[in-house]
Amino acid sequence: MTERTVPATLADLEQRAEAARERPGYGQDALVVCDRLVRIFTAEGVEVQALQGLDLLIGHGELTALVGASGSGKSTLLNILAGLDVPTAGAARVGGHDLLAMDAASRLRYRREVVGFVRQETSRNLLPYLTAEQNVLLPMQLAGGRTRRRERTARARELLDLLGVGHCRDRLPRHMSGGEQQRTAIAVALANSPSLLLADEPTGELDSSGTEQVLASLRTANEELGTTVVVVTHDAAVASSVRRAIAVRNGRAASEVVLRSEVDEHGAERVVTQEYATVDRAGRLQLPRGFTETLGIAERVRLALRPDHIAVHPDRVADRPDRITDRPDGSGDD
Ligand SMILES: Nc1ncnc2c1ncn2[C@@H]1O[C@H](COP(=O)(O)OP(=O)(O)OP(=O)(O)O)[C@@H](O)[C@H]1O
Repeated sequence: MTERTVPATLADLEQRAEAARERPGYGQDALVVCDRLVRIFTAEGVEVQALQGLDLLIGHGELTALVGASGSGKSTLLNILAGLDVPTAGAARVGGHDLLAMDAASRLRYRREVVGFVRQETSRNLLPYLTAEQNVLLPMQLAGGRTRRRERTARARELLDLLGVGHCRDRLPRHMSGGEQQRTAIAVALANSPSLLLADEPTGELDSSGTEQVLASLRTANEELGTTVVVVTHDAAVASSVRRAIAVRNGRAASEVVLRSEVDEHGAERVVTQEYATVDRAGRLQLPRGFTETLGIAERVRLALRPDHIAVHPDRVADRPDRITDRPDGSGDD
């Protein structure tokens, strides 16, 4: 690699990042737009910053998992997207609905018509004294509208069949397995054809076969009904089976893993995993913990801008005369 004069300094790059941040139209094609989202909770005089300027775009028709350590802010984000909680600052939009600006009536309509929500606790998703079919009918009845009773019943049955729980139609929740209850809960969440289906640890109380079934139902909702799905999960089986898994760390979207299909030279299709670190709108990048731990990176790193990449060096390397990694020609950078 030959040395090249790189005109941009870090100050230049910061300026460019600032300009990009102010560019109009951020996420204009996305279904979910979170822009520097902040949520601060105050409990007994102590402030907890659950979301610390989170940027996130989710396109129409995606099936995305949110993963991350306990307390990283996943449920806080999901509750905001569900219209159950309001951010402290920043912007959040779903399908053009501004989640900070809605009044009580439009918030209720949003929760009934634009999003569907499935909780971890099977017992909180369904009314125990209604059958599966009655549970699915309820949100349609609450939304009102002109749909006739016969059509509503047909839709409820169609959804239960599609999600593989048609046989539970006349059963009360206590006569269903955990997996059947969660699949019925997904049918309830889909009853009013929401654009966005949110599921917070939907497999948390299930065994592996229940998990498989719920995962299959989320995929069906995504692929056959075209619903955009966001699922919070601790379950590696769930996270590794979706196309896009976003890691939330300290209240920010830190990195993501994307699965995509590739066709090799023999025409065979294979799934390739690619890991990305998220660069937020202010140009901030969180390095994956595994990387920083491996290289013993603690407080700061040394950066070098190269023609087609940025080299990030552990600070201590600069002090070691026996390991010169930042050669003028950039050959020691990677
Ligand atoms: N209502 C609240 N009042 C005070 N603090 C809260 C409240 N809700 C969440 N928090 C705090 O905000 C932070 C993020 O919580 P959140 O539930 O979003 O994390 P999470 O990633 O979903 O965790 P888990 O995987 O354990 O559910 C935590 O420190 C939590 O204690």
